[in-house]
Amino acid sequence: MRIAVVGVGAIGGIVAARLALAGKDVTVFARGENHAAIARGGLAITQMDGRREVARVHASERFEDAKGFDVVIVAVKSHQLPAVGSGVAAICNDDTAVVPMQNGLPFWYFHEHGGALAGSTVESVDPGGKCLGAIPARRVLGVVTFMAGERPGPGEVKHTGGEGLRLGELDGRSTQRLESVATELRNAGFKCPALEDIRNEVWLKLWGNAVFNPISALTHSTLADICNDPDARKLVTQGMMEISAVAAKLGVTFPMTIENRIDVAGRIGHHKTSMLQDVEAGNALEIDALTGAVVELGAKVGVPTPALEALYRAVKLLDRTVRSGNLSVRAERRGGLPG
Ligand SMILES: NC(=O)C1=CN([C@@H]2O[C@H](COP(=O)(O)OP(=O)(O)OC[C@H]3O[C@@H](n4cnc5c(N)ncnc54)[C@H](OP(=O)(O)O)[C@@H]3O)[C@@H](O)[C@H]2O)C=CC1
Ligand SMILES: CC(C)(CO)C(=O)C(=O)O
Repeated sequence: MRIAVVGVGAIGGIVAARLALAGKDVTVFARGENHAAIARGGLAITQMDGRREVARVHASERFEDAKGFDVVIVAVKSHQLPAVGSGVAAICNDDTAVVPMQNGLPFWYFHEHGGALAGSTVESVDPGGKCLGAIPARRVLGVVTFMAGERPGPGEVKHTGGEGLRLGELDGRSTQRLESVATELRNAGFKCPALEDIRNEVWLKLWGNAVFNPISALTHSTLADICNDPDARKLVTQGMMEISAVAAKLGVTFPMTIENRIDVAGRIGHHKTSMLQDVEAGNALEIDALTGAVVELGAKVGVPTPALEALYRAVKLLDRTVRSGNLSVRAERRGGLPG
């Protein structure tokens, strides 16, 4: 099986490195310094037990350079998907499976799916339907990522927690391609069940990300900091109640209580969420597909989401401030004030 990984940051890097270390033929599509480092010295991964290994992968900077993959794993942030869509399409055969590994509500959510919103696009996730135009739903294998990672520098990734990659066809069927991709991921050490209802897993993960990520980004707190703080727990609980109410309108139920879900997140420990990592790196923030999507859906299904909307609007401002480059300047000024 020939596997491509597009976007080699924390998650794409961990998945690519572990597949390659398990003997798979892996090509990564990366850019700039990251591409140069991987092409020069391989893709280095610090495993959860602290071992550092270097995976040999083919590295490419241009989609024109390689094609004909059986599986294309796309691990850019959700707001970066429209920019890679046509490149992903260009490296696919007729029967290539595309596995978009983003947090949040996926761009394919209402496709191959019944219900009142069937076939609709969520603008917060896929503005103008650009992702779905490039990557049609029939190509997609849904995945939900229950793990955590960081990228300390070009060509380097660090696996900090979890090995869960839940996989499923959008229409819930058990197919040959689903079994093959799940088997390859299991052989690379991931806990990868093939599921009949991937959408329930989407919501289970989103339940956390839509609240933890913005709170961590705004307060510079880790998951353990948030979950151990009584005030923050109240805010998280309010956000999660709103998410449950929106999900219930779409027929989704959760397999645990809000208290349990918060405790599960707290056990990940002092992990900086991917959104906090982006604040610190001065990158654009992945807020629309996480919190923004639930606010948009709440309005569509008639469920008020005041706590989520407050978090969403505050992080949108943070996003603009981060991207303007003014965040560190302001911190320095504040530090310099007398008294
Ligand atoms: N980090 C974590 O712990 C977790 C993250 N997730 C989710 O996984 C997804 C990926 O996140 P994460 O790995 O953290 O993100 P990163 O920012 O670490 O990685 C994204 C990578 O995509 C690359 N990229 C973006 N645009 C392009 C492009 N046009 N061409 C080539 N490469 C591109 C970036 O390149 P460059 O380096 O040049 O910017 C970067 O290397 C997100 O949806 C996130 O929410 C899920 C679970 C945990
Ligand atoms: C926090 C974590 C690891 C799990 O909720 C995550 O998905 C993220 O960092 O974006």
